[in-house]
Formats: sequence, structure tokens, C-alpha cells
Amino acid sequence: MYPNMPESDADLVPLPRCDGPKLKPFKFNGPQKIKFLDFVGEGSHSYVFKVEIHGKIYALKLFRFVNDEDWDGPVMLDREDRDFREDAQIMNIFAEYSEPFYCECRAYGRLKETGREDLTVKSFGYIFLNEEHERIMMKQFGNHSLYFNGSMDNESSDEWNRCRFVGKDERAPPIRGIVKELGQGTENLTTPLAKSLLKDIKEFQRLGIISLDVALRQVINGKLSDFSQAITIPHYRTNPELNPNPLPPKLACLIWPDIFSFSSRDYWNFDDMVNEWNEDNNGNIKVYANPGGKGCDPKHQYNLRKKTMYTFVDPRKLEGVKKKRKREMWVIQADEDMIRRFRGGRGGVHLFWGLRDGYIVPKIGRCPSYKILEFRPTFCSPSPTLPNFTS
Ligand SMILES: Nc1ncnc2c1ncn2[C@@H]1O[C@H](COP(=O)(O)OP(=O)(O)OP(=O)(O)O)[C@@H](O)[C@H]1O
Repeated sequence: MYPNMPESDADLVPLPRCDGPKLKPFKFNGPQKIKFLDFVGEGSHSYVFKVEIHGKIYALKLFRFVNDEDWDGPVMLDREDRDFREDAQIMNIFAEYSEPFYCECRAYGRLKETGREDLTVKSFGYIFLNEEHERIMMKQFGNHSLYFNGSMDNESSDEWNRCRFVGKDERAPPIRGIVKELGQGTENLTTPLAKSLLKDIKEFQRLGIISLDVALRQVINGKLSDFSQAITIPHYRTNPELNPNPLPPKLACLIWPDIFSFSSRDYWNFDDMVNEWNEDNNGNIKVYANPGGKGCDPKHQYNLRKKTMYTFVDPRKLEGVKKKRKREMWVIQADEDMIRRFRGGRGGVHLFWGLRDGYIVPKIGRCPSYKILEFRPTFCSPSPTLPNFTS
């Protein structure tokens, strides 16, 4: 699940290995040589440093080995008695799509392959920090109480998270990092910035990248810059073809409301960001995704007469990578139950997932919306075919 310490450059393959976009390794052109200059910031998944490599300045985001309950893997999703934590194979199937480091690799991979790196701060590839640099970094920034083993505010008391998957040589897996352009955060939301961020959210979604954790603290150089929770298509949450083929229709039907919920949530978070800014700063920014910034208040978001709900982009269509782009909203038929689930702006329909025959599948018995979906097959919407990025 966590890559082992590489024995040579040949081990540094584009990651993750699962279907979909990948990030290449950073090119050191020789042995790893990083000069740590400053501590820049931290988040729930990482510590970020200002570093110098070959005379150039970068931001280096080093990822924690977050607790299994805190990422979209079998432990968080399944919540049943069976303990997956020590099963590297099972953990890996999910991790390659959903563990924070891989989430970020996949999102950056998609931006690169589609030529849309302009949407965020530039990434120059991933690194595995070698033991010498880890020692130097921990010593140099000891005053920041760096703790990589566990989630923020919930650190594991021992090295278990990281060290349960040691390689043949018994060495702990390396700390994983992504080298990025060093930028500047902002505490100031303005109308032009809000407009530009809203436009960017739609662009990310058209490229099949959602769950953007939209918040002002994520904005670097005027761009959303944290993809540690991003879902990038193809993903088991969005693509039935990653599941047993053919996926029984009643399972395929379960998939899209989940992704509709994630897609909408990016806009609710955007509206929250604007509302919070206005409240805290006596501001008057009027840029909202949903009418009046009221999220999923049915009065605004739904046309109750026609019983439709919408979000702005169907990310599965990957319109952003096509030559002729359609700018259609994603409009769905809704029933009272679905509307009830979205009411209040934070709900939606989310699935539980599990493993069957090595594939990730929705768990029927645990799916709150199973009944609705089973009896209303019109809710099914086929997953579009993925374009071939290499052609
Ligand atoms: N490229 C960058 N240039 C300058 N500062 C950065 C850069 N990337 C991140 N930072 C700083 O580091 C902090 C943590 O980064 P980031 O939000 O990417 O980490 P995270 O662990 O994924 O956070 P979160 O808890 O929001 O998911 C940011 O809030 C920001 O202050």
C-alpha cells in the first residue's frame, strides 16, 4: 500500500499503478539532494516545506501516513467487524484511488495529460524522501513537533501505521512527497477571486476531478491547490467498468447519486466559503454557485414542480478533455426521498463500499438509498466511455 524504499531509479514508476492518470517522479538527475529552507504550513494530510533543489526553490508537500479511518478506504467505508488494516492487498486496491498522496498524484496526472496545469500551482513530480533527508528534516524542524505517523490531532502512539507494510529489507516505507511551485496563500477573498475560483471548480469537474475540498485556506496563487481528497475519474466511485463485468444493473444504478452528491458538494463548499467570508469580514461578495448561496435549500436548488435537481457539471462526461465541449448542467429526476436527502445542503446519497472477488463494489445491504434506486430504474444513467488520453 505504501511504496517501499526504492532500490534504484527503475523503481520510480509513474504513480499510482491503478487505472487512470499518474504522476511521474521528480527528476533529480543523480542522487537525491534537497536543502530544507523553511517550514511553510501543515494540513490534515501533510507538512509543507520551502526547499531548494539544484539551486531552484520549490514547495515540498510531505504526506503523513494518515489513519485508515480518515481516508476513503475499506476501514472508513466498510465499518464492519472485519479488519482490513493489515491486508496490504486489500488496502492497496482502495489506497491507489483514495489515499491522500495518491489522490493528489491522480489529480495532477490528469491536469498534466490534458494540458491544464494552469488550473493550479505547478507540480514537478513525486519523491520518496530517503532516510538521510528524513533525519535532516526531522532534526531541523524538531520545534514543529512533526509527526508523520497518523492524522492531524489524532496521531498514532507508535509507528504502526507506517511500519505494518515494511519491505523485504525490513525498512520502513519512505515518506512520500510532491514537489510543487512555491506560492503564496491568501486571507483575502475578493469578487474577482471568487469568480475565478468558481470558474475553476467547473473546469476541474469537466476534467473529471471532483471533491476539491473548496476553502480559502486551499487557495495558493489564486488557485485551488490541495487535491489530497480529490476523486479523479476513472474511480471506483464513478466507473462501474472497474467493477465485475457486467455489473448487475441494480449495482450500477447505485453509483451515480453518490457522484452527484460529491459534485454538488464542491459548490456548497464554495458558497460556504463566500458566506463565511462575508460574515467574518462584513463583506458583500455576491458570487454564489447556487442561487443566493443557499446551497440545497429546496426553494432555490430544486424545481419542485418538475421534481428535478441539478449540479453544474457531470464530471463523468469529461467534457473538458474533448475538442467540442458541451456546457450542459447535470439535471436529474428526483423523488421526495432524494430531495429529502439533499435538503439542508450537506446530505446527498452516499454509498458504502466493499470488496467482492477483488473488485470494489457498492454494498447493497448498507446502502441507504438502495430501496429507492432499486424500484426506480429511471434513475440509472450510464457511465460515459473514457477517452483515450494517449491518442
Ligand atoms: N505550493 C505551495 N506554496 C506555498 N504554500 C503552500 C503550498 N502548498 C501548500 N502550502 C501551505 O501548506 C498548507 C498545507 O497544504 P495543503 O492544504 O496542501 O495540505 P493538506 O494536508 O492536504 O491540507 P488539508 O487539511 O486542507 O487537506 C496550506 O494551507 C498552505 O498554507
